[in-house]
Amino acid sequence: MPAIVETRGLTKVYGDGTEALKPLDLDIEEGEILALLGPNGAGKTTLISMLCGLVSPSSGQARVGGHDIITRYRDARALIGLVPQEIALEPFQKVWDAVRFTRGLFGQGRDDAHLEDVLRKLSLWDKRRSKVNELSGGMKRRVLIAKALSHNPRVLFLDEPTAGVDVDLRRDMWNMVADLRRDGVTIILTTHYIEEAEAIADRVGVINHGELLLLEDKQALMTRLGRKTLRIELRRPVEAVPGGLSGYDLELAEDGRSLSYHYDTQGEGTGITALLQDLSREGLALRDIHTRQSSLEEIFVDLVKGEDA
Ligand SMILES: Nc1ncnc2c1ncn2[C@@H]1O[C@H](COP(=O)(O)OP(=O)(O)OP(=O)(O)O)[C@@H](O)[C@H]1O
Repeated sequence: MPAIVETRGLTKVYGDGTEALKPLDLDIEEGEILALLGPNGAGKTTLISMLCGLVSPSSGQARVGGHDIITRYRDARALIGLVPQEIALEPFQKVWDAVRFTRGLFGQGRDDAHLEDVLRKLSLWDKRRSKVNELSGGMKRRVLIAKALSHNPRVLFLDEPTAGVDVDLRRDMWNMVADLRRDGVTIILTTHYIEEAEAIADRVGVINHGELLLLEDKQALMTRLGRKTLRIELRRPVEAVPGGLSGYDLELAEDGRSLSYHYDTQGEGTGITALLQDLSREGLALRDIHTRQSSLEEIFVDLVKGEDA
């Protein structure tokens, strides 16, 4: 099946010369949840804005549901829901009218039952007759989500959906994402919260300086997360890893006072028992041992730092 979102050599250079997106080839499969991680200014919003038709690409192509985002703009856009980072709403419009109007904009017929369902799921039903400017910031954000879902999109973009939102909204949002996924909706979210990507994404992409540095199945990343490091502090420094320990993946610290052993927690055996026995056989006395687990956050920071170096 062709990808629901496809980009080929898609780029964006803003008028002031900022290269916000370098040539990007990306396939997003129907029904998947893709989390895009990246520091501020990495180019995430630019990518989403191009796919939603809000920013024009400098070169390359993109299709949503097989429709070119430029030549078949309306068809592409009709499949998309966007929850933007910035709150942009008509202040004097009532919640119900705002949501119904958005549905109409996409040329969809009236479906009050669907809108009621969306508003109820977002705990907005009781506020349907309130004007937008009477709502709290969190409620306004809920209205943005309701608007994005008003026309039953097949692809939903969430641009930092949980930045600065309270626990209730975050919970409602993830329940909603779970429901949408059951209905086969494709979800692309940008986030700074790496745990969030860890919790809900099928795939994780990392963007920095307008470049996609990594795009990987979350399960594969979790396997990488399974890597742990055992740090062994020695009573007396050594100059080199003793020959009898050459069969282990050991790293000696520069000062010779500690050894680091990397192992896979998801593998058959960790090899730790044998290592400790062999250390003692080699006459190395231990001062202390610690273990630490690499996290998605570290993988992310390493990638981004490596790029900046
Ligand atoms: N309209 C614009 N004109 C010029 N430069 C822009 C414009 N919009 C964004 N940029 C620049 O393009 C780069 C990418 O910005 P973008 O907003 O896409 O990043 P982002 O990853 O979404 O960041 P954040 O997490 O802060 O939202 C940045 O250097 C930004 O300053």
